[in-house]
Amino acid sequence: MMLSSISLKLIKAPLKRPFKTHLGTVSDREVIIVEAMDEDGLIGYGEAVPFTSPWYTEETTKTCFHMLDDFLIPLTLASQIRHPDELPNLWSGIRRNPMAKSALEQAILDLYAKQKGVYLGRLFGGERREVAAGVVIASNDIEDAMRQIEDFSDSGYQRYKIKINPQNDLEFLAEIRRAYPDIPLMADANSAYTLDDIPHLQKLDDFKLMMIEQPLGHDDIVEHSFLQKQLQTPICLDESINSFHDAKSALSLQSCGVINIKMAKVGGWMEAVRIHDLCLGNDVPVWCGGMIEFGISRAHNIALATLKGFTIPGDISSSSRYWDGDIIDPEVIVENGVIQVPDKAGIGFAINEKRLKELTTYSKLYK
Ligand SMILES: O=C(O)CCC(=O)c1ccccc1C(=O)O
Repeated sequence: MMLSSISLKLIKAPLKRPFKTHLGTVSDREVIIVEAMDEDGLIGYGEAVPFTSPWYTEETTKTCFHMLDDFLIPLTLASQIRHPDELPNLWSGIRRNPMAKSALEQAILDLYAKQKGVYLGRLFGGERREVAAGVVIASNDIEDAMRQIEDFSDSGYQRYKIKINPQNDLEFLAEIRRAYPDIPLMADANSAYTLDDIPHLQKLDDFKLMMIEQPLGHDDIVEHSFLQKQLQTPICLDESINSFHDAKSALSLQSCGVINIKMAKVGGWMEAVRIHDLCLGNDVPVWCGGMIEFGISRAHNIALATLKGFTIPGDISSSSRYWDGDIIDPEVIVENGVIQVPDKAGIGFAINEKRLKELTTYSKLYK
């Protein structure tokens, strides 16, 4: 048997500065750390990254805890799995709840990679030795946003993503382009527009954006197809892509030119890799999305971004972007716009046990 016990730890920390979008503000972050142990004392780590309320996806910290505690962990410990490939089938009777599944799958895959002595990205064919880093500016104040771009440019980030809405978009983008005519810039709307805004959205074509992310409904694929035909700027889908099936529908309808793959939102590594492979086969570039996460989730994202199709810098920033003290050792560092990919087994980063303990508010062990 590859698993002997599993533990859950609730951890909480304030962000260095609030993360603001038109949907709401995140000031504190609470996530669930999943630890999967084997009989030799090896530990694999995963991180469940929903928010405390369902503003971005339907899951919350409490629903994830409930799903792990009452369903996913008991089922997994009872089944004596021999290989992580068995997980999707084992969990097929539990509908949706992708973030809960992703965290447990991450922990088991990290453990498996450690048992094999191989870096997690390599298990899935990832070959990159460094991954390109991008950063997100989420502020409702243009001066503050400009200051952030200035500060982050010291690390050489290769892509800047600015949160927009119909009220601030033209002003924000014009101001940024005045100061930085050539930086790789994209805009994320988090569903702030409707099809009635087509003439307004067409004005954004003037700003030479790499892409506009999720302009329309969070669960829409069809209207984005209609909009894409009216815009020069490629659309990137995020919220709409919750599974391989969604990605297939979006590609068939030509609803986007780019996909943001968020491992947590699609239910874990295996579904993320299926989406990656589909996009690679269709020449649709992908990048790795972020969830304002701690270092364990970040380490999994770095490993995922080593795969061939991740040709656009993702929302993978340094640990210090959000935290005064991350839970991994070393922390994630961005230098000259890149993150060096570790080559140690599993996620490739050790855990900062002292910091993890300081942030833990509750823990539970399952055998
Ligand atoms: O983790 C990061 O650095 C970026 C996070 C981010 O942009 C985001 C954070 C919360 C909810 C949605 C999104 C998004 O990608 O739209």
